[in-house]
Amino acid sequence: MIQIQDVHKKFEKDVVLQDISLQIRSGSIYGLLGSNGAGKTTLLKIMSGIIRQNSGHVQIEENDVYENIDLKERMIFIPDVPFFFSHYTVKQMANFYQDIYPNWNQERFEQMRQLLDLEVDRKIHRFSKGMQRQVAFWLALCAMPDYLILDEPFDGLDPVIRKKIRSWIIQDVAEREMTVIISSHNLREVEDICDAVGIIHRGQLMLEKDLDDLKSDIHKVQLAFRQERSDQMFENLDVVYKEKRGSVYVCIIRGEYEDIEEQIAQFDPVVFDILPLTLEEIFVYEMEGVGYAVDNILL
Ligand SMILES: Nc1ncnc2c1ncn2[C@@H]1O[C@H](COP(=O)(O)OP(=O)(O)OP(=O)(O)O)[C@@H](O)[C@H]1O
Repeated sequence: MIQIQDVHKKFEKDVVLQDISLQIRSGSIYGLLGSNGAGKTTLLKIMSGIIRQNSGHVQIEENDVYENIDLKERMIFIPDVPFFFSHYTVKQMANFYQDIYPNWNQERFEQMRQLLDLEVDRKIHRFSKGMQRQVAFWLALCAMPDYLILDEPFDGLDPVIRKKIRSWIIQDVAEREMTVIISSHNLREVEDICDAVGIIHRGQLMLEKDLDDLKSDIHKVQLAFRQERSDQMFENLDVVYKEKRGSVYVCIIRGEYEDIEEQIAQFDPVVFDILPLTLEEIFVYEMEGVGYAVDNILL
C-alpha cells in the first residue's frame, strides 16, 4: 500500500502540489491523470523518493520512502525521458541493474531479448527514442520491482510493442502483485488497464475513484412510455443529463441500478434499456460535478 498524506510541494515560491492525499492498493494499477503542468511528474518523483515534499507524508508499506534504500531496491521509476549512462550498451546497463536490484531475473532478460529483438551489444544512445523506451521497460521488468512508477510510459512506442509491454505489466500485477502507477494526460491511453484513477489539476487532487465504483455508480438509461409522462418521474432520481429523442428519453442517472429500476418501473415503461457508458462520458459528468472541464485529458 502506498499512502500519501497531505503532501505539499513548492519550487521556490511556486506551489506545485497542495495537500494531496491518496492511497494506492498493493497489486493494483493506478492512473494519475492531469493536464500539462498539473504536478504529476512532481508527485511521481516524490513517491519514488527522488525529491522530497515540503510537508506531508509518503509511505510505502508504512515506511517513509525518501532515502529508503531497502524500498528503492524494490521500486523502479521510468521517467518520461528514460535515463541511461552515456555510451553504455544494453548488456552493460543490464549488468548495472543486476548489481543494484537484488531480484534481477536473468532468465527473463534472455526471454524478453528474443521478443523485443534488440541487440544487447549496441550502445543505447544509438537506438531510436522508441527503442530506448523499450530498453527501459525491458530492464525495469527484469529487475522484478514490487512498485513500478511510470511517467507517460507509452509515448513513442509503436502499437505492437505497446500491447506487448502492457500485457507484461498486467501479467506481473496478476501473478506477483506488482503495484503500478502510471501518469498520463490521456484517459483513453490508461482506461483499460487501471483499477483506479486520480485526476490532479493545478496541484490539487480533483477526483479519485475506483473504476468499478465509477462504473457502478452512474448509468445511461433509455426509456419510452406508451403515453406522455411528466418529468415528475425523475423527481426522486439524481439525473445528471436528460435528452428526449422523439418519444425516447436518454438519461444519465447517478445511483445504484436497482434503485433506478425500482423508481422507473412505477411509471410502466415500454422501453427500459441500460446502455454502456464510456469512461470518457463518466468523467465528463463526474468532473462537471467538481466544476472542471476535462477536455484536455480526453484527447
Ligand atoms: N525542478 C523544478 N523547479 C521549478 N519548477 C518546477 C520543477 N519541476 C517542475 N516544476 C513546475 O512544477 C509544475 C508541475 O510540473 P510537473 O512536471 O510535475 O507537471 P506534469 O503534470 O508532470 O506536467 P506534464 O504533463 O506537462 O509533464 C510546473 O509548473 C513546473 O514548471
